[in-house]
Amino acid sequence: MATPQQRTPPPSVPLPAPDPSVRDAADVAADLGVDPATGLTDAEAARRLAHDGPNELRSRPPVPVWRKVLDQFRDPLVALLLVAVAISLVVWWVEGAHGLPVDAVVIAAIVVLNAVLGLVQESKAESAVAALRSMTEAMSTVLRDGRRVTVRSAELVRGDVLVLGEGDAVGADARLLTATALRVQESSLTGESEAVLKDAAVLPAPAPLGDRFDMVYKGTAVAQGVGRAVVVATGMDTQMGAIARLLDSTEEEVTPLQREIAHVSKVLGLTVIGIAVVVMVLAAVVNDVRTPADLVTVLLLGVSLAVAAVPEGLPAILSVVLAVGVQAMARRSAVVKKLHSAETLGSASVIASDKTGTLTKNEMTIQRVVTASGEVTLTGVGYRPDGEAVAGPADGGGPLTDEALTREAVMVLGGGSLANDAQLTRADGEWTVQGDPTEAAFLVAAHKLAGTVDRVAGFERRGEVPFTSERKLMSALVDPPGDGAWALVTKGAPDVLLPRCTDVQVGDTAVPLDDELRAAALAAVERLSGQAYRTLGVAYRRVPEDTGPEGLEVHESDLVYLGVVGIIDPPRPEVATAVAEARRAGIRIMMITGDHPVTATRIASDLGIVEPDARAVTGTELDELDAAGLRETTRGVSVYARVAPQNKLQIVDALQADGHVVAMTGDGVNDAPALKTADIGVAMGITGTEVTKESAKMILGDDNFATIVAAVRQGRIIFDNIKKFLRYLLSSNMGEVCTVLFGVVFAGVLGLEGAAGGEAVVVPLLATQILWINLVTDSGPALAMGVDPETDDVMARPPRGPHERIIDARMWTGVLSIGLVMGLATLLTIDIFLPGGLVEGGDDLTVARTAGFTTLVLAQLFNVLNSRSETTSAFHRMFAGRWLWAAIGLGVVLQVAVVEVPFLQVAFGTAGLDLAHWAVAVGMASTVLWFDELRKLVWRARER
Ligand SMILES: Nc1ncnc2c1ncn2[C@@H]1O[C@H](COP(=O)(O)OP(=O)(O)OP(=O)(O)O)[C@@H](O)[C@H]1O
Repeated sequence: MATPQQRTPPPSVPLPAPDPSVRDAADVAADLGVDPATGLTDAEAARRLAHDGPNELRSRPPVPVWRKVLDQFRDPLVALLLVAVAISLVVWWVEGAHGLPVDAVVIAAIVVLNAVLGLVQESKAESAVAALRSMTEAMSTVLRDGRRVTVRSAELVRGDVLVLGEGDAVGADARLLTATALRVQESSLTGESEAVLKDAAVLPAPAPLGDRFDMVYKGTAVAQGVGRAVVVATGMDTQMGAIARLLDSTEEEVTPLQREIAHVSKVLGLTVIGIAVVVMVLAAVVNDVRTPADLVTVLLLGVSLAVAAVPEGLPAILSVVLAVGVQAMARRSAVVKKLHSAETLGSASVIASDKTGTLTKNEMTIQRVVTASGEVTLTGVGYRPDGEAVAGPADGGGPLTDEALTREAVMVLGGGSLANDAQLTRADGEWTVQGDPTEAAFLVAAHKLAGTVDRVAGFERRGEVPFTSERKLMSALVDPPGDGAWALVTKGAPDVLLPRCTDVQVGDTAVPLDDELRAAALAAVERLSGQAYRTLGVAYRRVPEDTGPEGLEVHESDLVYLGVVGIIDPPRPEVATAVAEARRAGIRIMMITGDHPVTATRIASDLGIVEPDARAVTGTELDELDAAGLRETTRGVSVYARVAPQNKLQIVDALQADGHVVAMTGDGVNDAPALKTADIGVAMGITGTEVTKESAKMILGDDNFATIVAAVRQGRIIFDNIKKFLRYLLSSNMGEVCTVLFGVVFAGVLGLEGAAGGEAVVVPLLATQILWINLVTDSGPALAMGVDPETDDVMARPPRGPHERIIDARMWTGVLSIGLVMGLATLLTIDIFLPGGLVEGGDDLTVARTAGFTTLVLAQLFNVLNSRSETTSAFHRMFAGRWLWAAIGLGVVLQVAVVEVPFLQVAFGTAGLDLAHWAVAVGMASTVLWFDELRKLVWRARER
């Protein structure tokens, strides 16, 4: 254990008196009213949960609804609008309060409607995030009613008996009842980086947090060993709770994209307010404003312009789109924990994947056993122990008659079944396995070779050295039936095991493992690996009967080598396609595995990750490289074998130093640092430990590599969709600004002034109309674009650079040009229908303005089609997005209503249009589409 002075003293919560760390564990359990052997009953646990509340860290109360409502009005532009409404009401009052203050009422209604929409969007995003959170919730194993059950950690209560194992996250503060070689990683709490050894004995005197060896704390993780502990504190009463209270660390996450959008909105807001002021001054001068009522009209126009031209809805729509996209990923088994990772996924340039279980099925079958006397082949696949042992291909095949070979093979498979923690059971004719698939393979194989199961029957396990990915070995101390000497049986990676062997089993005797025999053993391993077999060696030695279970590692030497098995682990069928798709998308795939280099290369080349003659680099080779060497190696090599978890971290660092955005998978406890460092740490949902799931940014529900590639595609689609609605919203807003600005500046030229039939102030569009446009065209289609199906083939282009801006120069050019075309089309339409305009005779100002207003709305709806791609024609897969068409349809219906329904005519200052007006409006509006098609055509031609 580290010395206490190395750490910064953590904030301590007074433990419930009396302090459980200085009391006997049995007494603590008794005080908490629990029997350590059976745990709480379900009913009692439920009662305590209801009383104490969930085991969660929440330092801030939830935001009440009224605050959320008020927040909707906190937007300065909305406030501006409300002030304008108030002024217009005052003027209306001062001037004698004739009739209804139509403008004020309509604008106020629109503001309220906007706030409601904002609230709905926000709650949609929030519930999506909450749904995700529940999918990635931490779990704990506890005893309830005498049974081991897995519960959500949030449901832990005081008195619960925690069952702790390697890789578990400790769910609550608890006093240890038992501990076997238990080491806990407490750095999150104490800053101590080494895992701390724990013990269930009583602490002699009160000690600082980091030295309380008999306690485990919420937020820490089991690095090794097993234990049980009784929960003494949950939720905010835990040590983590104390820290959470201090830090108030429930800050809401803002993604870089959201930050950029917020920034754009702000800049745009300021610019537009500037423009609005200019427009107001101009309108006042041009129209020679005299009365307060005229002044209000101008004021409302300016303010509405400002409000309409700024895409205030943008941040809200963005979070909805991200949340919805992330939910779509989750439906396909890729659970992203933070919205931000959905963005990052789209720019992943390297996917570094484990082999076993992710690229392969993790369904292990032993097919070959090679010993000193020859080779045995086992038939059958999967976990059904149907199959038989025949002489292997190296022996020419045929029935297994060689006695020495049979005896050796029985010892290999028998040894592998003893150094084993898996279980093979049969119920209702169905065979099921539990535990490590590699170990299960031995149990299945033992049934196929006659005599093996009987040979190991009655052996008792006396101790164990567990398997770790660093050691690549596992041993069991066994006591044979009768008085036979005890033995240590070891199995593991042959290249690690063989150097520990001094003898080799031949028939009934052990003979010295001379150079020739050693070379033959190694050659067998190489040969099997070259055939894509996962290889595992088995060895043993006799040990004295009184050997204790502690410190068994020292006996893992001077072993007698029995032989090696070749295990097939078939590649997942969908992986080769996913690899090809990822490569097409400019993403490099790397395999990082604990397996043998030859096996790894063979499987990697079968899956299309590398060429058959590619080189694999081992963990040992990586350890010898400096930073520059590592970067050089990671540039050229895609298969890493016999790696230890720390090698994964080296690889991530080297790739990131080269500017890569790295997605990396992991399942073991020791993978956590690499997963944390990777841009997208990917944890295995089925085989992964709680700790890896906590450090990961994405959890794979099906442990499948193909799911990562699918998630990358989804990430790219989300990003594309965000670009779509940005392009749409910004160009639409630009269209509004151009219309009003040029309409006021060129009022004389357009004939607007001359047409002022009764109106003192002549503006191209009314304030209420501008707000209507904002409402009709903004949210609906923008939201629909957020869930649009893929328009361009997102996997046909290289990954987006991590620093690439979402609104780049090309987007701005598009936005400005389309806005300009939109404005011109609108003003031209007004001009056509004004008296003295292009059409002989002309209509009155209200009709002309209504036609212009309609043109602008329709132009924006046409622009929906443009915005689906920056380069691809709008006619490509035009009808793919049904939500888009629904939004467009709704927009048209609403526009017809606002033009034709009498009471809306009053509210929005419109007049009914005839067919000619509609035809002109549609024609004019469509120029936006033709213009953009032309632009895309030119772009594509240049590109070619
Ligand atoms: N339960 C086990 N007991 C003994 N040795 C094992 C056991 N499991 C695996 N090994 C040996 O250790 C090696 C490394 O295994 P490890 O689990 O670290 O990686 P892996 O599963 O092959 O690959 P990946 O990192 O892609 O999941 C294996 O090739 C095998 O030889």
